[in-house]
Amino acid sequence: MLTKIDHIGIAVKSIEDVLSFYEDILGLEMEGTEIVEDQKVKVAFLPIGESEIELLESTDPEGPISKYIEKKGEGIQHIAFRVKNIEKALETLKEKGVKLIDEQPRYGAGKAKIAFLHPKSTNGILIELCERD
Ligand SMILES: C[C@@H](C(=O)O)C(=O)SCCNC(=O)CCNC(=O)[C@H](O)C(C)(C)COP(=O)(O)OP(=O)(O)OC[C@H]1O[C@@H](n2cnc3c(N)ncnc32)[C@H](O)[C@@H]1OP(=O)(O)O
Ligand SMILES: [Co+2]
Repeated sequence: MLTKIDHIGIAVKSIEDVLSFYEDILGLEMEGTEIVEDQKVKVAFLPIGESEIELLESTDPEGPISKYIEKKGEGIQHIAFRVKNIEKALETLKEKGVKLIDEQPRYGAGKAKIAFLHPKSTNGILIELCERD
């Protein structure tokens, strides 16, 4: 069902402030940024091998990234697995008793179809499913 790690989502207070660490020190390159209104975030993607690092900066104090940083500080906020058919994956996981945050997919960065699984039913990790072309 899962085909690869699509990206790792990292909550940061400011993309601008951390970018030189990822680019100048780690040697990654930012592909671009995008605002995803639905998730109240600004996203920067840095490809690494077949996956990407997703830097997430909040655009709203009530958004999930603001809340996460408030409670836990900056750091890894979610891991995203690529799936071929997200509707089917959600149905299968629901049947197996996994608590879904999103019963139906939403649109994420790069127009991917995304959906989150609740950390309470995944041993404490926020998991995103992601289908893209
Ligand atoms: C742009 C897009 C893309 O890739 O295209 C993205 O990634 S957008 C990425 C940002 N979007 C999202 O995260 C959307 C999905 N997230 C959500 O719906 C929310 O953030 C929840 C995960 C439901 C958490 O909501 P909220 O903070 O209001 O709930 P809460 O504080 O009561 O948390 C419930 C329990 O989950 C834990 N918890 C909260 N956030 C967590 C996280 N990121 N990883 C692991 N555990 C987490 C809390 O510590 C708490 O556990 P205890 O009860 O033990 O204390
Ligand atoms: Co993500």
